[in-house]
Formats: sequence, C-alpha cells, structure tokens
Amino acid sequence: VVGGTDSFRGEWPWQVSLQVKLSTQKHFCGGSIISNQWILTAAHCIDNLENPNIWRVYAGILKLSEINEDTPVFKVQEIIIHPQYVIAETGYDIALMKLDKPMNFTNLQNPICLPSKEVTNTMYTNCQVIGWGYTKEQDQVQDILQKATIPLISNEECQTRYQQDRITDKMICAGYREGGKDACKGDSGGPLSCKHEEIWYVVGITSWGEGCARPEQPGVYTKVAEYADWILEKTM
Ligand SMILES: Cc1c(O)cccc1C(=O)Nc1cccc2ccc(C(=N)N)cc12
Repeated sequence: VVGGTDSFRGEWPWQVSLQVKLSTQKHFCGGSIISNQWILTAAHCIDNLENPNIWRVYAGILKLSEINEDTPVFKVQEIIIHPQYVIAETGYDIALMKLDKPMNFTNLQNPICLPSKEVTNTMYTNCQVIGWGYTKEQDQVQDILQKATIPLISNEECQTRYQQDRITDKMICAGYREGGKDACKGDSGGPLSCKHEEIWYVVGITSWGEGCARPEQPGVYTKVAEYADWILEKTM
C-alpha cells in the first residue's frame, strides 16, 4: 500500500497472507476470509502457481516477521479460478481457495461480509485498501500490515484514465486524482474493504493499475458484488 499507515492487531481480522513454499517460502498475495473454509483472492495471484500444495495461508497476522515454524498455518485443498479469467486487465480476476480444514474464528481471524448485488457502490463512503505490498513502485513486501483510505470513483471517470483498457461493469476503481495513496504489487488479492452501516464488506479485490499511486491512474479492483452468485455456487 502506497501512502498508508500501520494497522493495529485485530483491525482487519479477515486479511490473510497467501504464501508460496518452493525452495523458500514468501508472501505473494493478500486474501480475505469469507467463511471458515474459503479464502477470496485474485486469479492473477495464481498465474503459473496452480498447484494447491505449494500454498500456505496465514490468518490472524499483523507482522509477517511473526511467522515461524510454530505459527498456525493452513494448507490449500482446492483452488478455483474464474473460468473466464485470462489476465487482470481484462477482468474476471477472482479466485477461491478452499482450506484443508475449517478454521476457528477468533478476535484475530474472522470473515468479512460479501456485498449484496442490490447495494450500489455510491453508498460506500469509507473504503480502505489493506496489504503487505509495496509502498512505492520499486520496493519490497512490508512487515507490518498497511491500510489506506481510498475513495471510490465512477467507472466513467476510471475509463477516461485508462484509454488503452476496457473498464467493465465487473470492475470498480478507487483513487485520488492527485495520486499518493493506492494499492500496489503484493497487495493483490486483498480486499478493498468498505464499511456501511457499521458492517464491513469486501467490495473489491485488489487487481491492477498503471504503476502505483500515480496521478490520474486509479487502482482497479474486481467488483465482488458482480460475482456473488458465482462465489455462493462454488462455496456452498
Ligand atoms: C508492474 C509493476 C511493478 O513491477 C511494480 C509495482 C507496480 C507495478 C504495476 O504497474 N502495477 C501493479 C502490478 C501488480 C499488482 C498491482 C496491484 C495494484 C496496483 C494499483 N496501482 N492499484 C498496481 C499493481
């Protein structure tokens, strides 16, 4: 997250670190707990990493440095990638990971609500992007989970900022015209969390953007409400 601040422990209990264990193990992407056995993330996180056995899921974490051999970890039983996904810029950048065993919910790890299809985005006035990703374009993964408040923008305005791409109705954009605050590499798959009438909803999944936090280059997110039926079909 560019232009963010440190989160405090338990502030985002639905945020997980998705890590890949090859010769070494490292954080690749964020994700959101949506039930006791399912994680919502971005399909582009899984490009060329489709084998469920290499993934490790950490919940209830504030600092990546607190992870060690004794830290509780979940393995992944199944990965479901949206069948129409090709690359993030063309959409359908959504995937589900089924944990090898159901997790117990605690104050530090519990689910975020899925938005309903009916609620339109104009109602969300408090949206935050969260993640351990880069804090500038040439950077590295951060230790302490970062957060930043980012306003939603209309798809019409977003389309004017991305003339080379098609901003579809299944995407949602957020950013400041002057830039400065945005998601970035390593935040992918994590939630754009919006609070509405005291309840948090995963309104977006961090997907793509031209650079990070550049003026007039907003962040583009998968619009989760457009996939509510798909998510329920795959996870029920
Ligand atoms: C290509 C690239 C890098 O190599 C390093 C950092 C950023 C980029 C880049 O252009 N965009 C990006 C690459 C990968 C994931 C990204 C996620 C969010 C955003 C966002 N702005 N909301 C930009 C991303």
